[in-house]
Amino acid sequence: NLKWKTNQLTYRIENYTPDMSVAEVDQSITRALQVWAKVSPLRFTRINSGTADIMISFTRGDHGDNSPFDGPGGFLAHAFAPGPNIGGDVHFDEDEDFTFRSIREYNLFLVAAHEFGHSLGLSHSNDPGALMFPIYSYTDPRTFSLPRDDVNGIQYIYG
Ligand SMILES: CC(C)C[C@H](C(=O)NO)C(=O)N[C@@H](CC(N)=O)C(=O)NCc1cccc(N)c1
Ligand SMILES: [Zn+2]
Repeated sequence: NLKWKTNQLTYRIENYTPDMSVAEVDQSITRALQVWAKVSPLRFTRINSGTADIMISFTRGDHGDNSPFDGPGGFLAHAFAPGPNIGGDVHFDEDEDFTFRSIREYNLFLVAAHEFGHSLGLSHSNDPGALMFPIYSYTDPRTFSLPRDDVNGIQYIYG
């Protein structure tokens, strides 16, 4: 189980999707990180230049990491387990439509929260109610609370 050796992590939003406003992307990302910070000793600080632990970008198709995206549908995003360089980074598939306050697919907050689970060292869960279940399912972000399976997962790694 790969984990971060420090609880103080930095993140950087490298570019933005045209699907939403800058403020909506910023808020979705910040809130998705808070989901995990709330139940762990992990703390996240945003930087706007240089290399962060968690580099966040929107890309499509082949984007140079041997895991090319696949156009609309299918893969929505992927993230790399804790570690140097690409470790922890999150890539969102720009060929998807990301949303903010809508039940339309795919809510960026939910996808980001799932991806950050991977960035922190979690793999997929077979609990269909878990955020780390492999398949996206919509829950209202305003009332979202991290399912028990995911809380157990992150606390198992970071105590
Ligand atoms: C093999 C992986 C690269 C698949 C990829 C994934 O799990 N990324 O973390 C992915 O995009 N899976 C889709 C599967 C799908 N198209 O339904 C997904 O929804 N993952 C993101 C997600 C978002 C929010 C909640 C959950 N449970 C899953
Ligand atoms: Zn996943």
